[in-house]
Amino acid sequence: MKTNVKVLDCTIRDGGLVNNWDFDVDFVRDLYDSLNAAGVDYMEIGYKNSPKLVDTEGVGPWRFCEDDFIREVIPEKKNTKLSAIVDIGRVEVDDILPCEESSIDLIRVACYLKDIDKAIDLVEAFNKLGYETSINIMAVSNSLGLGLNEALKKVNESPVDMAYIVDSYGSLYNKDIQYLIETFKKYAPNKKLGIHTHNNLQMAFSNTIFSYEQGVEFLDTSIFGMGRGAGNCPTELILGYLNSTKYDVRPILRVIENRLLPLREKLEWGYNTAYAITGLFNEHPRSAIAIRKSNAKNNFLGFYDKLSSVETHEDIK
Ligand SMILES: C[C@H](O)CC(=O)C(=O)O
Repeated sequence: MKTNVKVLDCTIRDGGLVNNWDFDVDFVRDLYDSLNAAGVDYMEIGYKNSPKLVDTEGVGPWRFCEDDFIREVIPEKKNTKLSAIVDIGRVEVDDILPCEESSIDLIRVACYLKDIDKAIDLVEAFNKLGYETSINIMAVSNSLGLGLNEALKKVNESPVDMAYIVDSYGSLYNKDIQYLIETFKKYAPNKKLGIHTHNNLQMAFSNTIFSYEQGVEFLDTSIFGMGRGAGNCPTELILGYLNSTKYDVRPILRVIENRLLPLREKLEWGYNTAYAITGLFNEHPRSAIAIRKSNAKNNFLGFYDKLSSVETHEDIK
């Protein structure tokens, strides 16, 4: 195994997009203890958005990750570090405590390419507060070309620690990942790279291990693949692939049995033809998620035809 690799489990954060972050405290504690026992490097415990800037109705506490609350949930941090993500325009920098007063070690800034300057401003603020930082360029499959190169040059000049390739739509193949890694390495050579994949085309695991083999150091995963739509690269598969004494898959298998399987009986995530269709069209999975919640949940051909027709496409986006 390459010694610099880090596994970052984002079950609570990306899985929260499936259940509105409605995980109980025991569930999250058990996940933390299991990830720690498995040797996983980071657990992403949620979003650190401001309740003043997002709708709080029916949304669990992992959407906000308030410091006092996180300290109550995990009073004793072990080896596994904690991360939280923020969205542009949904975080109040003045509410973020200095890192030494918080349980969070890493703040990741999620942004679309157009907001790269705002992301860098946030990173500068969090860096001054003592956090590790990353910039996660979402929907990168829609952002190839000169704009990406220019953005990466700015990222390279910024104090950010990691630059992440984020396949939000799950529409990338190994050859696309190869191109992106080369581009990120060319224009942001000073930064560590990370990869976050979705499984719409059944490529999440393949693209993650491909990235690892190409020198990407931060690998995002989630237990049992729990994440929005088709879900993410399963933590258990990556630990198996890395096959190192540093990691132990057994605690993850236990938590799948005890925690994830009961949840999967109530909620849907993971590969499904509807998500494959948005992946094929390189689109956000929201229309597929809506279809899966409707009476037409298995009308895949109708959904495909709608997405491929100019007349009907816009109304379901
Ligand atoms: C920045 C995050 O990785 C957001 C996310 O999960 C996405 O797929 O986009």
